[in-house]
This record gives sequence, structure tokens and C-alpha cells, in this order.
Amino acid sequence: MTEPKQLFVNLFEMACVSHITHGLWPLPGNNRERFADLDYWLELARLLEHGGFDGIFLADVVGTYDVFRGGPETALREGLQSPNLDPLLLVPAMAAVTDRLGFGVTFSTTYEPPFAFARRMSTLDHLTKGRIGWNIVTSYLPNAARNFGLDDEVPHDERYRRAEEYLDVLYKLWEGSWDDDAVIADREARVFTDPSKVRYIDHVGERHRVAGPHIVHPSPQRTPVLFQATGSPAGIEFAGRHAEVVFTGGRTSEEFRRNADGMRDAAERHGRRRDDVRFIAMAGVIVGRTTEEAEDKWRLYRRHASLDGILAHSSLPVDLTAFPRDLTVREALARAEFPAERVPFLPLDTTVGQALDFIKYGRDDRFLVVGDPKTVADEIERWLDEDGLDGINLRQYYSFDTARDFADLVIPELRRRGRLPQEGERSGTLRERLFGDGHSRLPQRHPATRYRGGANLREGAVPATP
Ligand SMILES: Cc1cc2nc3c(=O)[nH]c(=O)nc-3n(C[C@H](O)[C@H](O)[C@H](O)COP(=O)(O)O)c2cc1C
Repeated sequence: MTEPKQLFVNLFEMACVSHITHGLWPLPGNNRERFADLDYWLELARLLEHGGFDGIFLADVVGTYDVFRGGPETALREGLQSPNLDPLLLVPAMAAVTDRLGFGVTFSTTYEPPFAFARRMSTLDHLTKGRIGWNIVTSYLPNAARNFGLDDEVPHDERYRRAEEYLDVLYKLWEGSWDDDAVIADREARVFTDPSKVRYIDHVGERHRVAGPHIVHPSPQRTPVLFQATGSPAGIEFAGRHAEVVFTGGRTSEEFRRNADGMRDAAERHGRRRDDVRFIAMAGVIVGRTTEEAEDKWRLYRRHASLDGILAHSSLPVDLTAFPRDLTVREALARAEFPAERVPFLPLDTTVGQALDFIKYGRDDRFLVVGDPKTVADEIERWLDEDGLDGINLRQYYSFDTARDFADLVIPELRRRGRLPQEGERSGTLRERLFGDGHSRLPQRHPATRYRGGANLREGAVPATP
């Protein structure tokens, strides 16, 4: 009999008050406003590790949401991802109180130069003993661009083109600049590093000139586990080439499977194997000891959801709340003299009220379940077997209860069904937890490895994806 497919479980987090469940932070007992207190992260990390989570996945943005209503006021009032702390700086503290928990941190390829980032990630990989992953994003906020010297966002596909060179520099530093046996720490000979095993990278590309050598010696994984959050064609091609774990979504099973298949096809085009890319989705799991308890929680969360928070988060460039609910969206846009082409995702012939209700209540995708532990586990098994999902980033409605409920009620049930390893069974580096023992480093099929041992360093940047 074949073993049942097992789930990979991260908690989805962000160092801010309102990450993705807007309007819920003021609920009594919700811990979210403690996000700037280190104890929040230590308590959470311990809870996750003891509860059987594989990792914590930290989102990030480097700008304020100021498109909706033409300014940052709504986002600030809502605590929407601002204030927001730097996720990389939270990791060492959490690593110090855990042994196995993995850390996925988000960092954008668009604004900061690659050398400093390569150093920070190598540092984190050393300090966590190989438990670090990087969520590659290209950033989407116009304000972020203005924070880093640009007038506006870099266009979408151009961001991915730039990301190609960015990763190329990182791969040269992480994989090619130092040999594994460069550090010899020979006290008698008084030689710490054998200089013949360390080399400049001398990268000269379109946007970056980086001499190297890398300033950190090889860490357990060298290249951190490469996560990528995407859904678009350019993003899919990029993921096929680089990503080991894609963080994506889908409103329906078909949409999710189409996305995943597209990325697996792209992986094959780039000489990788279809199963070199794993898929995790953001999942909402509201569980109670009884169905009733779970549904009560769900009703509470829906009642308190903040439409303003959701609209500001989606950077809606026109404020539909300013129009009577019984106008159609088309009529509202005409009144505002706002071109409908700029909001192609809005349903023009529904009323403003219906559109706003859909945005507020109807946007949850395929990966949402409300119920008792059995109902939840049944549904998660469907995600694994029918949709082809490999893991989830669990959405937090209420900190820490969402994580605690999952740990107390769902994880034991999934373990009983063989859908999660028994306590402590998965260990090693983050890449080993995902791909099995002995897989701490990227497989030879991955493009990063072309620089190993100093090979190919002097060739130009890897060509951009077609
Ligand atoms: C599930 C998911 C999570 C994301 N998380 C972040 C994030 O934390 N920070 C960020 O700057 N962008 C994030 N993004 C945005 C992506 O990096 C990207 O800019 C955006 O999805 C547009 O690219 P795409 O069209 O390839 O999806 C996320 C995207 C998805 C789909």
C-alpha cells in the first residue's frame, strides 16, 4: 500500500497588527498588537514547534498602502501592514528557542542590492542551522518604489526580468564563491581559510556590478530554500526556473491545478523535474470542538471583518464606498469619471452593494474550511489528494488561538491519518524537511548549481526567461 501524501504546515504571519484578516485585531484577547514585543514571537515560535508546525512564514512589504482614497490614512487607521517590522530580524530570536521550526522570510528583489542581502541570508542560515527559506517577491506597492528612489513601480514583467539578474548574483555568491572545504581553521598552521578555495565572482550585469568574494562562508543550505509567491504568467515562468516551493492560490480546484501544472511544465522546460516544485496555498482553517463552535467563530470573524481594510489592502483605485449601494458599478465609475479598463476585475453590471459584499465576504478561495476536527481533516485530505497541494500557510484570524486550535485539534487528527509525521519525525534543515534527508543543498538540476566550484562565473548573466 502506498503511504498517504503528507502535509507541510506553516503559520502565515507578518510583524504588524493587520496582515490579512482586517478588522479582527481589536477583538478582546487577540494578541496582534503585541507584534513589536519580542515575547510575542518567542511564545509563538515555541507554540508552533511544540504543536507540530513545520514553519512560520513571514510576509513583508516595504511601503505603505496609499492607493485607496489617494493616501495612507485608511491603511494607518486599520493597522494594515503598517507599522511593520523587518521580518529577518525576528528570526534569530525565534531560532534560539526552537530546534526544528523553519522560517520563511519575504524579501523583494526590486529595491535593495543583492550583496548585502546575500550576506544577511547566509548569516540567518548559519544562525538557524539551515532552517531558513526566502520568499522571493518583486513588490507591488507604488509607495515602496518611492521609498527607494523611484517615481513609481517598476512594470510587472520588468520586475521579473530584473529579478533574474538579482538571483544570478546571489547564486554566484552562495554557490560559487566559496568551496565547502575553504575554512580549515588550522591552529598550528595559523590558517583559518584556504585562500585557494575562495574566489571573486566579478559579476558585471545590466543593473549590478558585484566583485565578491562572498563575505560569509558556506552555510548548511548555502542557498536558502527558495519560496516564491506568484500567480501571473511571468511569475510562473520565473517559478519554473527558480522556485522550490510556490506560494499560490486559486478560487477553484481547476484554477489551482492549472497554475501548478503551468509551473511544473515551466520547471521541465528549465531542465528540472516536475516534483522539484512544491505548492503551498494560503488556507483558512476555522476549527472548533464541535461544528457549532467553529461556525460561531466564523460568524464572529465575518461580523468584524473590515471592508475598509480589505479595500485598502487591494489598492482599489476608486472608492466604491462613496456611491449609493443600488447604483451599478458601471454607473458609479461613470459618475466618478473613472475608466472601467483600470479596474477589469470589478463586475460592472452588479450593484455597488453586491460588489462590496463580494469583496468583503465572498473572496475566500478554495482553501477554506470551517468545522470540527474531522470535517477539517477530511477537507485537508481532499486538498492533498484531489488538488495536488503539498502544504499550507495557515491564515491567522486570532492570535494565538488560530495556531493553537490547529495544533490542538487538527494536527493530532492528521497524524492519526498518517497525513503528518509523528512528533519530531521530520528533522534536519528546512530543505531536508521538504525534500527528504540528505537534501540540504539544491539538487544539481537547479540553475544555481552551475556556479559550484567556481564554474561559469565569468560567463555573462543567465539569459532572462523567454
Ligand atoms: C500568495 C501570495 C503572497 C504574497 N506575499 C507577498 C508579500 O508578502 N510581499 C510582497 O511584496 N509581495 C507579495 N506577493 C506579491 C508577489 O510578489 C507579486 O508581486 C504579485 O503577486 C504580482 O506578481 P504575480 O503577478 O507574478 O503574482 C504575494 C503574492 C501572492 C500570490
